[in-house]
Amino acid sequence: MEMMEEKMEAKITKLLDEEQVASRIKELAEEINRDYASREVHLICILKGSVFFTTELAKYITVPLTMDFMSVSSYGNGTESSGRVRIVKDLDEGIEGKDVLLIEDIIDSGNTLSFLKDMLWTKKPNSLKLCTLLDKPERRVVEGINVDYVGFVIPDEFVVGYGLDYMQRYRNLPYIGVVHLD
Ligand SMILES: O=P(O)(O)OC[C@H]1O[C@H](OP(=O)(O)OP(=O)(O)O)[C@H](O)[C@@H]1O
Ligand code: HPA
Ligand SMILES: [Mg+2]
Repeated sequence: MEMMEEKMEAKITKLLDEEQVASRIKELAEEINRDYASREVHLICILKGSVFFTTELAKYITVPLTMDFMSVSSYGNGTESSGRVRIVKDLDEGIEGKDVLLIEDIIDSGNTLSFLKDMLWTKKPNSLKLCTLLDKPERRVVEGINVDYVGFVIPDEFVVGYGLDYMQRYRNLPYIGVVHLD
């Protein structure tokens, strides 16, 4: 019984607190407002991880905005990308001619963003920009992905909270924490 509980509750230490995350997201929104002035932005939120970031960011975007949601998965229950990006839920609407801003919680190996970027360009948007709350460059497998908006560059640690999970847990933490697995 005790053993099981220990397994369920991993040790988590804080990397970025609520305040840091909130104020950085406001800064990113201001940058986006400047860049998209006099245009309409079409946000694509990549579920499940980027749901908290997308909703917080969208609150501070002042240019006309529409939203769609797509769900992809490649991690399963582990901490390493399987390299195979599976579409769990596709977009509801087409993006042809739209100014698309793809919102991710994290770019790690780069497999997910690389797959999504190539897939979305085939649908002929007017423009496509990438935005991520976290960037973990040390783990990159797919090189050369240019991310237009980055919240924080983080070290090579498996992180949770603010939408990010470990085995589907901890998405609801209001801060970004590091999971210590041993
Ligand atoms: O750069 P990468 O190595 O591809 O990692 C980043 C992706 O992995 C996570 O999604 P996951 O597949 O765990 O699905 P989830 O968002 O539903 O948790 C995360 O939300 C990103 O989408
Ligand atoms: N944490 C949670 N999910 C992830 C991570 C991470 O560090 N990297 C890619 N998906
Ligand atoms: Mg995940």
